[in-house]
Amino acid sequence: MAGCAVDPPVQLALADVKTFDQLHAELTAKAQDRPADSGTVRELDAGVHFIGKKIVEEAAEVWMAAEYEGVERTAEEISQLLYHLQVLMVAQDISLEDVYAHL
Ligand SMILES: N=c1c2ncn([C@@H]3O[C@H](COP(=O)(O)OP(=O)(O)OP(=O)(O)O)[C@@H](O)[C@H]3O)c2ncn1[C@@H]1O[C@H](COP(=O)(O)O)[C@@H](O)[C@H]1O
Repeated sequence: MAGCAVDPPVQLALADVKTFDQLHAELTAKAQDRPADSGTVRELDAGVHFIGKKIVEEAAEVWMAAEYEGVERTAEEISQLLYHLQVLMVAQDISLEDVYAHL
């Protein structure tokens, strides 16, 4: 389309993107509503010790991907690490502002 800076498939991809803040809002809502099919609820119920181990595991996978598996796999592992960090934030009632204050 003339005058369109972004191709339609790219626009669709951008529309599907979830930001860090949006994921946090989604996980906070899951913790409150507790849908039966939620992995987040299962992980919250497993407790901080379990979540902490997931964080360490995912951090190691980020490291290994960065060394041996390329940028795409590394980005995917980083997204999983961010997810588990957010689950810990929800478990500990830590807000985005609490974290951003230290960035
Ligand atoms: N972004 C994520 C996300 N990233 C990682 N994970 C979980 O973390 C696991 C890590 O995947 P790995 O490939 O490392 O698998 P693994 O180490 O073999 O994992 P497991 O044996 O522990 O399953 C995945 O299996 C998911 O259970 C996630 N689970 C959920 N989300 C998002 O969180 C939101 C809420 O999800 P639910 O609570 O499940 O509805 C949704 O928007 C999801 O997209």
